[in-house]
Order: sequence, then structure tokens, then C-alpha cells
Amino acid sequence: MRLDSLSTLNYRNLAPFTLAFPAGVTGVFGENGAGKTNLLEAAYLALTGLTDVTRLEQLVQQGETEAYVRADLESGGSLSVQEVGLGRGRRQLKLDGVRVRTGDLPRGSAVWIRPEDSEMVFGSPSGRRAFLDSLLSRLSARYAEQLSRYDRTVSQRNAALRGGEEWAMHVWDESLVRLGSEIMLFRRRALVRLNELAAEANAALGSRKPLTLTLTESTTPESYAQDLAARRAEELARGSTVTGPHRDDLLLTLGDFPASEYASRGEGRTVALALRRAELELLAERFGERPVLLIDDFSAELDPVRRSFLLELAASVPQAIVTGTERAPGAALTLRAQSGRFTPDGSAVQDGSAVQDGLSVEDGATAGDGTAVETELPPVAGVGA
Ligand SMILES: Nc1ncnc2c1ncn2[C@@H]1O[C@H](COP(=O)(O)OP(=O)(O)OP(=O)(O)O)[C@@H](O)[C@H]1O
Repeated sequence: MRLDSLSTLNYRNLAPFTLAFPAGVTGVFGENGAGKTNLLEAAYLALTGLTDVTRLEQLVQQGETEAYVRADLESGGSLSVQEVGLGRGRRQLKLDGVRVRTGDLPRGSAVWIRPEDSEMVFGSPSGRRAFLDSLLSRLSARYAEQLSRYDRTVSQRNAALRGGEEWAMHVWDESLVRLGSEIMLFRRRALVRLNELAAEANAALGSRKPLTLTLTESTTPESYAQDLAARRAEELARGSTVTGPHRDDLLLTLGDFPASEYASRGEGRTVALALRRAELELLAERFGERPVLLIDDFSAELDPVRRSFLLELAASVPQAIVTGTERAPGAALTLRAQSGRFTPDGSAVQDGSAVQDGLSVEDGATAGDGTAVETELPPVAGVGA
């Protein structure tokens, strides 16, 4: 998978641009607040259609009402264009000019490693479930579909519980058991390979304690219906569904103990990196192509083993974008980030635009020859994805 170029307009603090990326590693360095994370976030959104920001207007530059990102991609020898238009609570996706849903975009196109990944280890079960569900949804469109049906069923069932509609429960239970059981079985199957890959990555990170991933399930496919019936009174009293895969956890055991409670900060960071490498390898195995790797703030990684692991991982994929407050070693291209603008290292910013060795940094509405570049804002009004 290759990101040939990325364009943004009105995206957070980023000046409008079209950036061409070479194969290999692109290093982006600059001071705090320069827009490095925003660049990776925009790239991830354009590549996958995904964002974990719930209030989409946060992604739109202050003072503007709509934003736009576009990725020109190369995959298996063919080219495609993915566009995302953002407005207040709205997201419109296009693939080669045609409106699509997130699931219609290539699902193995990018992996994003961030400093806050440690929260997966130390935070609540919902963060670990989100990691698992997001990965499995990308591995299987069927999983994504069934999970979204299951989540809708839980919400509707909760409303019925709050309304005291005990008489309707058998209908909700039937859907819940069918969808929930499929989700549990899929998770169990996927976990076998995920576990192997995470253990390998943990060892490659020099950890002397083995890493094991297990599911802690609140019920099983075999006992789900009985468990729901047994907890009916409690559920009616609480007005919520208390058993099922939406309550499960991905237990990360390092050595003999749960990492969430016993790991040191550094060990937790190692576990988080192992999970991300496992994600990358699983997507590569599933789709037969290595994703674009986005690494945010490699320079925050002070441990030399983890730092070289990150840089080696970046070198193991056809293309990676690596940000930091210092230059990434071995980069094919180095960009300096400054106030939402990106210029090749060493080149002067001229009227906000620069061109060097196949890289073009085009600012605003005109390219070098004065013609319009890909920054026209597509209509996003009245749509949702
Ligand atoms: N919607 C928005 N409109 C305008 N500016 C925004 C918006 N959202 C975030 N910003 C600004 O973008 C700036 C750059 O943030 P970013 O996280 O990309 O910096 P960074 O270069 O990664 O910094 P660090 O090295 O500290 O991680 C921040 O100063 C933030 O206030």
C-alpha cells in the first residue's frame, strides 16, 4: 500500500496543501504544536475513513464549517482516490468519486502508532475492546456488520428495560444471543493468531516476560440465553444489559500478572507497541499487502530498544510517516513542520509553497503555474456515513 499524496483543506491547524510522499520513510519534525499529529490524523482518516474523534467539528479548522482530506493511493498496481468531507456531525466518504461507506474503503491500508496507545494497557476495558473491535471490523466486513447490529440491539434493549417492558424481552434476547454469540466466536478465532503475533512482537522488543492475550467473557455462546434470563430482575432494576460481548475485556497478561494493574509504565508501552505490530502483521496477512505505517512522536520514546524497534518497523513497510521533535534517521524525505505547514528540510518556504525532488507542497488555491490545485471543498451538507 502506498500513499502517493495527501491533500487537506480546513483540517485543524493545517494550511491547505497537497503533499507527495515517496516510498520508504518520510520523517516529519518540528516543535510542539506545529501540526505533526494533525498531519498523521488527516492521513489516517483519508486512508481508512476512520477517526476516534466523536465530535467531528473538532477536526474542522476553527472559524470554518467544513473540512476535506484526500488520499491518492496505490495498491496492487492500481491507483485510487479516497476523499473525506467533514462538517458538523457529518462525514462523507468518496472512493474514485463515488459515495461509499467506511467499510467500502480498503480495510488494511494503515496502522497508526501513538504515544497514547499506552492507555489501551492501563485504561478501562472499553479501550481494549475498542482496539479489538476496530481491528476485527477491518479484518472482516461481516464482523463489522454484526457488531453494529449487536450495539444497536443493546441500545434498544436498554431502552425497553428502562421502560419496564419485560414482556418484550424474549424478542430482544433472541437477537442478542444470535449476534452476540457470533461476535464471541469470531473474537475467539481471531485471538489465536493475534496472540501469537503479539507474543512474537513482545519478545522482539526484548521483554523477558511473556505476553498473553485472553478474553474475559461475561458469558458464553452456550450459556448466553440462560445468563440473560437469570439476570432479568437485575437488568430491569438497572435499566441496562449487563451481560454479553459489550462487557468483555481483552486481558493482557505480562509474566504472571495483568499488565493493566502490575506493569511498569515502560512495560506497558512495550505491550502497546506489541499490540500495534500484531495489528500491522495481521492486516498484512489478511490483505496480502503491508499497510502504510504512521508513527506519531517517535522521539517521545526514550528507551533505546523501543526506539529502534519503531524505526525498524518503519523500515519494514513500503511506506511510513514518522513524526518527532527531532529528525528521524534514515528517512527518504524529511519535512519540517511549522505552524501547520510542511516544507522539505533545508528548503526555504516561498510564498507558502515548495517543490523538491518529486515533493510538492502546494499552498492554498493555486499551484506553481497559478492553476487551481486539489483544494476545492466538496459539498458535505446533508450527508452522513
Ligand atoms: N480544529 C482546530 N482548528 C485550529 N487549530 C486546531 C484545531 N484542532 C487542534 N488545533 C491546533 O493544532 C495545533 C497542532 O497540534 P498537533 O497535535 O498536531 O501538534 P504536534 O506538532 O503533534 O505537537 P506535539 O509535538 O506537541 O505532539 C495545536 O496547537 C492545536 O491547538
